[in-house]
Amino acid sequence: MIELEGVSVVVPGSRHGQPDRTLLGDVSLRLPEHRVCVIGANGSGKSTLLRLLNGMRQPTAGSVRVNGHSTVDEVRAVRAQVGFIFTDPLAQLLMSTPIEDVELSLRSTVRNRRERTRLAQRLLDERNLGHLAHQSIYDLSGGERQLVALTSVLAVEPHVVVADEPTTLLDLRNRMALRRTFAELPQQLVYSTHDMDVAADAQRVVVVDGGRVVADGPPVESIAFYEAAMRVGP
Ligand SMILES: Nc1ncnc2c1ncn2[C@@H]1O[C@H](COP(=O)(O)OP(=O)(O)OP(=O)(O)O)[C@@H](O)[C@H]1O
Repeated sequence: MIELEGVSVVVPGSRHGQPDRTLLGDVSLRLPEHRVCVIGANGSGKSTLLRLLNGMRQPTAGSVRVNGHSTVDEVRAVRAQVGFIFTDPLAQLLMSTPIEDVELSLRSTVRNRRERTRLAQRLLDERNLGHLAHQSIYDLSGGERQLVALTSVLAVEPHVVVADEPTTLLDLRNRMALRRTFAELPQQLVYSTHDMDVAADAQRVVVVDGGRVVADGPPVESIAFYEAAMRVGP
């Protein structure tokens, strides 16, 4: 269960007279659902909201709890529970090849090195990435990198998966594959997207605008609200 209570995120203004900037204002959410999606226009605060969930961003006011753990006081416990998938996989791939990256993820759970390599290869094979295991991360396509990042995050079986616009770089086939993977995940999943088909896969869709929650409910209703708000002109 994820709980945000009276959460604001304010960035201080510059010394040159720029005022403080409120990225999120007074957000309260209890999220027990298995699949929660956050939608909103560019710059509305989706990434800021998601980054609160693993303590990457700290609230200026209010509290964020993940399965009872505070992201302020127990950030290590929270990070151990929450796997975060970035829009840009290069932000999270730490090693030079896919197999090394997945092995790195497995380091704390699989002590034996050979066993670790075998498991890493199997996990990559399961996502049809096995043939790329030893290729340089920089020689992979954006979509392939995204799937490697996903494999590394899921390898440690986090309790909660948070994904920030995970389908942006994926072609149709890989987007379908990711949606299937997400549908089958046993963990709670919180994700953002600009793709309304992907948003509709959730049980609950939260709409943010200007750092505030402006709609929150079943996908059909939230998406209709958002599409109406986005409609420009007569
Ligand atoms: N450290 C910061 N200092 C000042 N402004 C910031 C900072 N981080 C984010 N912002 C601003 O906060 C707003 C919300 O950013 P955020 O990344 O949460 O938006 P988003 O909804 O994820 O957008 P997108 O759909 O474009 O990815 C943006 O206008 C962004 O420029």
